[in-house]
Amino acid sequence: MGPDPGSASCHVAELRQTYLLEGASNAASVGLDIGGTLCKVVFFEPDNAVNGSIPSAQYDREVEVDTEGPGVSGRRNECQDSPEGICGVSELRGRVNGQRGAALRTLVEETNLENSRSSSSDHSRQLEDGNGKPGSENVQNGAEGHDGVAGTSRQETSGGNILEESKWGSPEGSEQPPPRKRDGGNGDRASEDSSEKDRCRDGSGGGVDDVENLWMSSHEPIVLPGKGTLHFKRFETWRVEDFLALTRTHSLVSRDKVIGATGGGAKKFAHVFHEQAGIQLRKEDELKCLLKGIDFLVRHAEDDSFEYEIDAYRGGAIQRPLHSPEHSDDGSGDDRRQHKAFPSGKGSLARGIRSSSLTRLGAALEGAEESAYPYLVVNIGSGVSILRVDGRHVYERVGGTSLGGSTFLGLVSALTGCKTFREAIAMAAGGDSTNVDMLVGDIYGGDYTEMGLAATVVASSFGKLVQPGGDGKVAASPADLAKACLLMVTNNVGSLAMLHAKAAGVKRILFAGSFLHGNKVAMKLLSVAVEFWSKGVMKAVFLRHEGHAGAIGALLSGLDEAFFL
Ligand SMILES: Nc1ncnc2c1ncn2[C@@H]1O[C@H](COP(=O)(O)OP(=O)(O)OP(=O)(O)O)[C@@H](O)[C@H]1O
Ligand SMILES: CC(C)(CO)[C@@H](O)C(=O)NCCC(=O)O
Repeated sequence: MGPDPGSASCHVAELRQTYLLEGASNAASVGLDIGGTLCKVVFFEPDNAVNGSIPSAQYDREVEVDTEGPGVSGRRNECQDSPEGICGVSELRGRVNGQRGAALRTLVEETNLENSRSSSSDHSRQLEDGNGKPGSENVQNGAEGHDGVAGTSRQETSGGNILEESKWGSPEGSEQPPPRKRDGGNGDRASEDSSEKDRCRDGSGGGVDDVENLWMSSHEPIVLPGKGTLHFKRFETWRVEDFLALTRTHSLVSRDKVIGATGGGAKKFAHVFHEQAGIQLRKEDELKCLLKGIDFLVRHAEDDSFEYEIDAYRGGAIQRPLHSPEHSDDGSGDDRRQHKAFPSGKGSLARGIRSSSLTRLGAALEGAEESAYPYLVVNIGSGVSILRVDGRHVYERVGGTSLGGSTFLGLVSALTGCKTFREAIAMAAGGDSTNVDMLVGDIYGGDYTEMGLAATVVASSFGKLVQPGGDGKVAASPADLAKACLLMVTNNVGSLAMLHAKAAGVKRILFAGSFLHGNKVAMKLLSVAVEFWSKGVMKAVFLRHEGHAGAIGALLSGLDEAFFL
């Protein structure tokens, strides 16, 4: 039974139900990215004017549901679904010019805001109860607008293994993502996380009770003017049958519908979708979809990609590598000059974060000398895939590592007993990894000057847990352990990213994947590491919809791309 009509609780329940089904009940198209840990869902809700008239991609009508995606490792993929073949820069410019007129804007719908406001405070309480960590709220509210390490101004290091960012320079709460067209960017992040706590019940009985806790997040919708809205959801992959129950209960997907799906789960669960919900999955390769989604976000959602303005935070704490000039002059002078345009020192992150150079290059492709390509994509999901991207449809998986997001979450869970990713991130933000990690200073008693390794460089992750000759007692709290896990995984990814970036000769590294969700510590570490090791030549770029690019790509794969131009 639902709440009494007219009561305040009824109003809230209606809002929550709207939120639960937001974008789904009117969805004309669905894209799924069924990963090892999380299933990302994108619903496309067309505007009334175009409802029912979304053109499908040709192969959507000739779907082969058992089509294998192209292999990933070590293969070069050249415009497999592109009539143009390998995309030259001039071809790219022509297409981009045509697309810029359809620049998208984003907004937060009232229901999202409503839920985020009420539920984020719920979760704040939960975290405080659970951890007693002041500052948890800062972190759990996500990457945008909250540091989570405010007040801890430990040193950065000169090595690739950044110990901790220091003096990011902004007053608490002043850090903001790139300028947004509408208020509510932070509400979006809050709502993502808050929905883990703020579960939705519709009280109408049936299958919804089984799936009331399904959605974990709702990223900010992306509005395509005159076309419709993309809505974003996530759930844990192990709950795929609950998702199917939801689709059945609310007829979200008609039984004969074929929907675009990617990620390993598109293969693994294909029969489950078919048997339990009559849904056929049109399987698409996960890396192809990832790049398709990134390409879409970078080109169309102007403020979805962003980078940190490192100069604003350097504060002299980072030591340059040996023999490196203070400012490199290798032809990347433009980037450096742009840095100078930003305030240094204690500037707010509103000024410290800016829209990404990829987006700016996309916007400036007409007549621009410089192409956005090549760039590197480092997708930090359960594991990590690293791709060199040379064009819209030209890419190669150049590497990867099994030390990824699930390594972090698994280790922190095992070491501290924490239950959720958000809790793990919040713990880590409040920890002191120097109680766990062995530093160069622990070994040398100071800097290893000859090799340019500062005393604060992590010499050995978790190295202090072994203290030969000691009493075996290590003064490491759960938060310290969580922080050491976060640094270990992030620094390792950063180190690999830099090696591949140098080998590939790229200037930009785009980091994606849900590991970065609300994970400001990791994003800052990666930004500093990229800046430091490249002597300022390379930039780390991030996405607001950090984990949803693959699902966007899966959705777009079933539609005529011209519809979105
Ligand atoms: N609410 C959450 N629950 C669990 N993990 C989360 C959550 N939010 C962020 N994460 C992080 O995101 C990671 C999963 O990222 P992502 O969804 O991009 O990968 P995936 O698609 O599941 O994995 P893969 O691509 O390797 O198959 C987790 O390992 C964890 O570190
Ligand atoms: C297996 C995938 C591609 C699944 O998304 C991903 O988890 C990954 O890239 N893992 C790392 C595998 C490696 O060691 O290269």
